[in-house]
Amino acid sequence: MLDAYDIHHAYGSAPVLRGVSVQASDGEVVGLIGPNGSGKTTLLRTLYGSLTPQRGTVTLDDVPLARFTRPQLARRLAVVVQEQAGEMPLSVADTVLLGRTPHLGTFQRRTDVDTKIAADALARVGATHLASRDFGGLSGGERQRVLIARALAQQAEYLLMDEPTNHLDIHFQHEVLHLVRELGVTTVVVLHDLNLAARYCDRLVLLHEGRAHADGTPEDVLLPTILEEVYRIAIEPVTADDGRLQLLFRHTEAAMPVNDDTLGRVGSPHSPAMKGTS
Ligand SMILES: Nc1ncnc2c1ncn2[C@@H]1O[C@H](COP(=O)(O)OP(=O)(O)OP(=O)(O)O)[C@@H](O)[C@H]1O
Repeated sequence: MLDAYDIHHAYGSAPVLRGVSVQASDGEVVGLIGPNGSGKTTLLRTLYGSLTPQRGTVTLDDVPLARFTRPQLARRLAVVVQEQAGEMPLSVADTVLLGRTPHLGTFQRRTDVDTKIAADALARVGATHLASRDFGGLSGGERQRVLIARALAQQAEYLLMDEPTNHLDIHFQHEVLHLVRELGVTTVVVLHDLNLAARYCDRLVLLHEGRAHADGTPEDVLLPTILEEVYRIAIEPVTADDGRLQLLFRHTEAAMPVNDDTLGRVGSPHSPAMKGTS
């Protein structure tokens, strides 16, 4: 279990997290949702140890993160985050093979098994055809799939992802999240698309004003009474043909002023009609 308890963090004097707790039980897919600037990335960074919170504890199977060395942590926990998408002077195949590094001893070389695991990971994100390309020359969506393949090659028990569907077309948005579910790995994923969150997450934690404003199943959290206050947009839940929860959005400028940033992420701000996002 990955357990963050009573996390507080501020950048300078601006508090971002004010006592947030989140748990991911074994095999669970937990979605972190919330408006722009609500602290999702900050919280995720505390979960994989890239940021030490000013107050609160994060434990992995009851052991504080600080007790793990970097390689130990990398064997347990794979991370897909936006800042990794920089230029790398490596082929795609070699980029994915980097996922095997935590499993190698100091002077140990990669084996055919590592190469096969990396090739399988690339195949699972539908990117085998990119293997010999330079990572730096890929499109945003291609890069994202390769970074996800690298995380899969890591074969970690925990997967932490910051907006993994960013840059992906609608097919791969579903493909990647479906794959995450199939893996059965304990996952915490930051998502902006509430319909993807509804479909693929077991549980959602909604961040707002530094706190976990709601925490529960998608049906418990994705309620108009909760979301309309947080996102300031009219929301209508409907039942899709397959029986799943789907949200429709309507922007009403006069009643619910929103800033441009938020609009771009939640729905279509300029359409008077209700619109689903996926
Ligand atoms: N390194 C930093 N230095 C100063 N302020 C920061 C830093 N990182 C984040 N912030 C601020 O902290 C707040 C929360 O940022 P964070 O990236 O965690 O939010 P988020 O919910 O992931 O946002 P988004 O949905 O826009 O990606 C924002 O106001 C942001 O400007």
